Amino acid sequence: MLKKTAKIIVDVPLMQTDKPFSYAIPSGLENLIETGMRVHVPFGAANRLVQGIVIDLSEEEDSGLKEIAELLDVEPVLTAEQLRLADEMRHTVFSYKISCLKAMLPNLLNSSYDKILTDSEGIQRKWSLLSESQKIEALKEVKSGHLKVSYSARSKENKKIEKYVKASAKLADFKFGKAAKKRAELKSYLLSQEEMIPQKDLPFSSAVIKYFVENALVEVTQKEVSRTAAVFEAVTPDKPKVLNEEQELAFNAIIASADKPFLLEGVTGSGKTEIYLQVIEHTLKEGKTAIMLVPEIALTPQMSNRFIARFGEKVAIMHSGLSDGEKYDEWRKIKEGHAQVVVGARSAIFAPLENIGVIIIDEEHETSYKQDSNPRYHARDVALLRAKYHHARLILGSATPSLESRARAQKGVYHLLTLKHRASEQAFLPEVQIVDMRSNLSDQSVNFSDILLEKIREKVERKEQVILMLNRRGYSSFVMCRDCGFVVGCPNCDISLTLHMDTKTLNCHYCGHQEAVPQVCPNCNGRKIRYYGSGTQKVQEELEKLLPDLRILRMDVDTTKTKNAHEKILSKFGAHDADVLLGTQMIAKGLDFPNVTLVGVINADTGLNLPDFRASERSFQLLMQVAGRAGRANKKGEVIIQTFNPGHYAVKLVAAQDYEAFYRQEMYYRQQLSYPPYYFTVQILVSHKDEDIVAKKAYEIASLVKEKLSDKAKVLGPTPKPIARTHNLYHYQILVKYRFETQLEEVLNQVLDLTQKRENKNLRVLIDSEPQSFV
Ligand SMILES: Nc1ncnc2c1ncn2[C@@H]1O[C@H](COP(=O)(O)OP(=O)(O)OP(=O)(O)O)[C@@H](O)[C@H]1O
Ligand SMILES: [Zn+2]
Ligand SMILES: [Zn+2]
Repeated sequence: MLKKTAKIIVDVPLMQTDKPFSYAIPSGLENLIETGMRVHVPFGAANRLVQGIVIDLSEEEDSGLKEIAELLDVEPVLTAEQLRLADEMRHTVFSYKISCLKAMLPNLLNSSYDKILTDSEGIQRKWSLLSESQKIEALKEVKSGHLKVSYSARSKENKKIEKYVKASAKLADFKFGKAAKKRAELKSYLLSQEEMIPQKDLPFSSAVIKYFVENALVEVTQKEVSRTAAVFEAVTPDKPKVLNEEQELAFNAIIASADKPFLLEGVTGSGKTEIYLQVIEHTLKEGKTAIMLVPEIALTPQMSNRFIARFGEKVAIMHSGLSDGEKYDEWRKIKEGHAQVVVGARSAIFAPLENIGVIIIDEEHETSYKQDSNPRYHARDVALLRAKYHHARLILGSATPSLESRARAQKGVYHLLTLKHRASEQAFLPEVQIVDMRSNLSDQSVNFSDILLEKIREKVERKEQVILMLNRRGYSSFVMCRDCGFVVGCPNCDISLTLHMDTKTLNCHYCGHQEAVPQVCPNCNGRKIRYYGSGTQKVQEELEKLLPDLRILRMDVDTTKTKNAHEKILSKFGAHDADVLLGTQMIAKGLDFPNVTLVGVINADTGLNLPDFRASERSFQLLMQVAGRAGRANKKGEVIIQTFNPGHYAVKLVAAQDYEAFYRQEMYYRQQLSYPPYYFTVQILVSHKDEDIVAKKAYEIASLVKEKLSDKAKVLGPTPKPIARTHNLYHYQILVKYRFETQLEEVLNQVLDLTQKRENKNLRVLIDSEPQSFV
């Protein structure tokens, strides 16, 4: 007898489960179950209940199939396009399909939160407390619109509650003593108000308000306020700017075709964002939707506000700062069609939009677009797949495109559009000066050259503002003994511990190990333990001594820990409450402050010599970005770069503000050394707690790969990783460089599968296609 069945990908990350399993659909659910819904199914010999996703429905001969235990959704949480996307991603992302599918869902749906059903009278029932037959009834009612579903994780602590007050009936006749002037004032204030007002907006001290509350002179109501609503209200609407000639050319080219992706290479401040805004507007007019990706770190309120100012309530914002509940709310808003423009960081590429007309990736060269945990996808690759499916335009924008993208544009795979000038008529690219720190050791300072100090003074006198960047890439403050040279290291990882001044501890950035700063050297018992490295805090202290009247705002991991701290610092700086914004790389991107006329880079060198073939590219990009913060409006901008490597081509070409020259030079090196974009790369990382085992397995894997690939492919390694041990595991890496290899996907899947052999139980294998970091 034929029975209705569902094909399900179960949440058990194994090679055998990378393809779907068939389950019988229990009677009653036949007409309710759809592809893209989540279910619970019994799995394995013990019939453990696991979550799964329905990817197909069919009819099969019933040969004792297991039955679906429970339907978890009342409507599909994944679209057909998303299911297909996971299949396509799987060719270059070597983690199991279920992890790709889960990456497309808000966290809330990947965990076991309870559902709440609300009927038209507001009566609520918990899903988990219903019987099977009640659940089926409930599902039908949801379908017909009589019941609404929500998730209980949006519990009180996730909601923002605000107190509102209003004069109580008692207040009018209440008499205050003569001395209580403020209380009398509050009384007349409250009596003059017709509406409830937020308690926090009352222009009175909390002591006065407390008295009113305790004596029931006010009625207090608690209201839930939507956090995002507050963001939206605070933004003043804005109209499109008249595009300049270069912008107009680029805009028209984009509008004219959607046949291949665009690379928009525009110098800093050239008005790329304005083009994005107008392309999105055009797309909305066509009745289509848009995804706008920006790097997490650049997703400042300044950036999101530009989109909200143009498109208002049509915008959904997705970034990591939101709670699971808030993320779910934004996802819901998109899914229900209330938002047509999604602005977000990497994972927003999976936004459940339909009818996508344009996908834009700003600062496309940013490494944060590649996820560095499973599934290791690159948002750019996912964007290509989604754009193709929707016949949508894809725009990659940057002042300093990745070599990969720029090379594709060279070959005609992408359309190349360039903006060579700054957008506003009075704005010009800044003048960059390089200071050789080897010969410029000032007698008054370790971190500042005389010329930088002089420039800071000059700008501040003119009431202009300064951005100072301390490059901390590949750099950490560590603790060393001056007598014996001992550096305190992590007991689990081969790496020195990083000093955290705020907690006065030494922390491991890999495994999280934390210990107190030692008073005496653990090695020689000497007392000359010294801190090395100049953190932003030390630089701030030094600058305060050198220029005592300076108002400095500091932005680094320590000052931006709390929610919205980032936002507060930037709005203070924008309001000219400070002369100097001193920070780490996090200040390099996206900021647009017209009054900033000087950018100083305190140390250009730290990232330059990392053992990574992209070290020069990354340094060049970062320095160009930060230089681009100066002189964006009608005041001339200057940049001072302090370096110990003044002759390095990346530094010199920043001074010349010449991306194209850098591209040519760097391409030459890449070709010489057979690196991307001339070759593709895949990294295989093997880890085990026993060093002998990991070495042996890594050699086995390398020879398996060599055997399957042509002799044109280059298999480098295995070698121990630069940081050979973390979390008490030893790591070996293999790098495959190749151009065309038909067997590659298959052999890599075979390697992925190795961990399932019983003998390899404690072996960890990670496969990273186009790895973005080698240190
Ligand atoms: N057509 C225009 N007319 C006048 N001003 C403009 C125009 N286009 C953009 N601007 C202004 O020029 C400044 C720089 O523009 P925008 O931020 O869009 O550049 P960008 O290329 O995205 O910058 P970056 O990549 O450096 O962050 C902004 O203050 C913007 O408002
Ligand atoms: Zn010592
Ligand atoms: Zn550690």
